[in-house]
Amino acid sequence: MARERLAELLDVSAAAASSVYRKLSATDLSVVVDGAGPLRFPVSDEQAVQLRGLGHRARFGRGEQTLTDPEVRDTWEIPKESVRVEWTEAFAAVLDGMRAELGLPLHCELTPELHSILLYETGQFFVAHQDSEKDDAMVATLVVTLPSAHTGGELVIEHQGQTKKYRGLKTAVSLVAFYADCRHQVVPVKTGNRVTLTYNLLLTGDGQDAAAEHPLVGDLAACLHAHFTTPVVLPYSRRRGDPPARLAYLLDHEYTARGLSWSRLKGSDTARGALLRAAAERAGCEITLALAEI
Ligand SMILES: O=C(O)CCC(=O)C(=O)O
Ligand SMILES: [Fe+2]
Repeated sequence: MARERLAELLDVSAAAASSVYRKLSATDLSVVVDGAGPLRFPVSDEQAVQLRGLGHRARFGRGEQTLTDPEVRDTWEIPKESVRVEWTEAFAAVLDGMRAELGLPLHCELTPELHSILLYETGQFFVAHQDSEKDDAMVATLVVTLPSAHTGGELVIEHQGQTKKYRGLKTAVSLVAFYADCRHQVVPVKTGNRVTLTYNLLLTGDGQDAAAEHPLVGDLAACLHAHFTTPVVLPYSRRRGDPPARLAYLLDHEYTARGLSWSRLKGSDTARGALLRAAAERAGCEITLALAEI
């Protein structure tokens, strides 16, 4: 059947991670905090105490509300207005590698926007949650863990039944990027202090042009043509029905009404969406994105 063949063809194009990890040297990053001065790595207990004095209890979003509740999120947040972060050019290279591993097209770019600077002292944590998309172009979150001596405090990320655990390092910077629809949590820090910078990753650019030339587009267009011209077999009837008027293809990631757009599909959906769109155009079909409750 044309539908099954189409799904098989699209599966081939879908190798993408939902979270990715990189490591950078402590010398690739400088962080200066008003009131605490330049952070020295690994972050010392004394500097952690200074940061705590500058911070407030971190809030979290629930629906339209912004709340504080130490049972849900027990973390200190330092106002980002008092923080200046500088990276060497190695950071841009890391972001581009992450873009590729997340399955985002070559013509696109991930732009980091600093969201917060967080301190987790021993015992502190953030329970499982999903980040809200704070900007129309936001597709992912980047968590940068500054070098510090600590145990526990792993960042645990779930997606489609798989769980991955990432831990910070004592002498190097660890970076984890994950799609905004992944549930994640920070488990309690067992010893020491964990300090992170969080960034919203905004996606700019469009990979659609490259898809039109892809060798699979012809086969996919043929499947669409077959689907829309083959009469439906009606159950319990000898009569043949009309050909179908629609074809729904379910994507892997979740989207908000705000974030649903061809240029901001996530992971394996990116390549599939671009191919399907190119095939629909070639087959003369209309294609649109929609939200489904299943
Ligand atoms: O500190 C972290 O590793 C993650 C924090 C987090 O999940 C958030 O700020 O939404
Ligand atoms: Fe989060």
